Amino acid sequence: MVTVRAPATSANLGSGFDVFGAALSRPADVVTVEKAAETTIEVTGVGAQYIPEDPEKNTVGAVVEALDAPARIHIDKGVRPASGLGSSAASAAGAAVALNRLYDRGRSREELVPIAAEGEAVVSGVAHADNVAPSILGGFTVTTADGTRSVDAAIPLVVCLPDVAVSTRDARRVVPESASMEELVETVGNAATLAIGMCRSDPDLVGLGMSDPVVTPERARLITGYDEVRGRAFDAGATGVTVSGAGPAVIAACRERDRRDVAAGMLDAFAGAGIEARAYQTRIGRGATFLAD
Ligand SMILES: Nc1ncnc2c1ncn2[C@@H]1O[C@H](COP(=O)(O)OP(=O)(O)O)[C@@H](O)[C@H]1O
Ligand SMILES: N[C@@H](CCOP(=O)(O)O)C(=O)O
Repeated sequence: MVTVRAPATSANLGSGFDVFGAALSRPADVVTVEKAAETTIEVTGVGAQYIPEDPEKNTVGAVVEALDAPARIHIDKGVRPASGLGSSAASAAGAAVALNRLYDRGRSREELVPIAAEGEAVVSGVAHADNVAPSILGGFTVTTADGTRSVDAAIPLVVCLPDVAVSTRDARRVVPESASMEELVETVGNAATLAIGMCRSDPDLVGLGMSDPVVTPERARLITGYDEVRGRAFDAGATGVTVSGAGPAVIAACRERDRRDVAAGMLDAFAGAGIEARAYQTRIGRGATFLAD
């Protein structure tokens, strides 16, 4: 039996659509696997009632196929589905790391990234790896067609999750099909600023680089109260605010000393819009870890 804790993640970080990702220190899924002749999946925890246990429909099913590793699988969800916190990815990442160990497949963490990404294709239609990469590798990740590069970074974060669901599949439909040269130049500048900020663990640069003129404005329209939440986070000292993944979670970068106030301001703004929400005071964290094997 192998048990792995795989963290929630925040993809895009504004300027890095389908490229940037960050592992969050909390929350996380816990995936336990045991060898079996046929694959079965049991799901418990947050939002378990909305998650299919059929291996054809659960993200871990595609990972089992890719690693040819049938197993009895238990997923304890700590990451709510349809959250913008890489819920479907956390299970896939945890299963990839756990099954690789259970069956001694010998794949490196980097090699497990595209395998776990197959699970994302099951739920969103695209094998985007910007959530599974940080969940497996930890830190801040940059994923392109050539693979994933990662760096550890010490950045305090607040992730505020409203009590509404936005599916990644639906939120991908509002992504513009094209961008102007002006928007491209602005996005490249912001993305480069954010990447330097991560390398320096500088919350000011990271926050500055989170701005995005193309995708985020469209996604923000799907989140009731977004402008107020963003405004209150900045008032409380956030250095940058954007939609986490495809939403509805909203992520803010800040300094440690401001984190509580940023969380309180964001919660208050969602409440003002009539929406219950939960705030995670978190930070960039490590990738999937073994709890038992
Ligand atoms: N192991 C899993 N964990 C979470 N969601 C899953 C899993 N397997 C399949 N799903 C489905 O994936 C969808 C949530 O994924 P997605 O829309 O990408 O949200 P998130 O941003 O939280 O990853 C839901 O429809 C859920 O039923
Ligand atoms: N790059 C993807 C990321 C989706 O992240 P999720 O946490 O919402 O699943 C996108 O923006 O569609």
